[in-house]
Amino acid sequence: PPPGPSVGTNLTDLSIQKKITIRELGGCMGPIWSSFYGDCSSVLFMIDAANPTQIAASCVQLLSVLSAEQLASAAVLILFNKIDLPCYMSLVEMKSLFRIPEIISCAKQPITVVETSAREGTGLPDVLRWLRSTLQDPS
Ligand SMILES: Nc1nc2c(ncn2[C@@H]2O[C@H](COP(=O)(O)OP(=O)(O)OP(=O)(O)O)[C@@H](O)[C@H]2O)c(=O)[nH]1
Ligand SMILES: [Mg+2]
Repeated sequence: PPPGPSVGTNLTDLSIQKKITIRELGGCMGPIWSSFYGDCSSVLFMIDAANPTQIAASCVQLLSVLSAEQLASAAVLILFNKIDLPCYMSLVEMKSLFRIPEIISCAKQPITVVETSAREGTGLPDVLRWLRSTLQDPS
């Protein structure tokens, strides 16, 4: 897809053991995310680790995802993306800014965290491994 804010929603099919459909929802679509919760078994929540100005907003959105009744049994993967950029915030910084340990201990869902670069493919094997294991072990 072209650069710039993701508007609308993109569907991508992947074959990992079975066919799964990934629906991409842009950050600016936050107000209508919940209309897609009904048929969602796993959540990949991507955060721009190179953009400190969005942390507070991302954190609020993450908490609203985790508190949604329809996603109570969904597996959750948090991706800190853009770690190829020199200005990215390290996982240690991000974890403390996001209060990740508190979020994980309060959430109903199993939460995994991974650092990625969508540009360079860093972390992609971890994401695929997570997808495979959540498919095998649907909660
Ligand atoms: N350097 C770098 N650039 C990336 C990476 N992932 C995406 N981008 C670029 O970031 C730009 C903006 O894309 P997004 O990060 O998806 O930003 P966005 O679409 O505004 O965010 P949403 O609306 O929430 O989807 C695009 O030009 C992407 O190519 C990455 O891992 N590293
Ligand atoms: Mg986008």
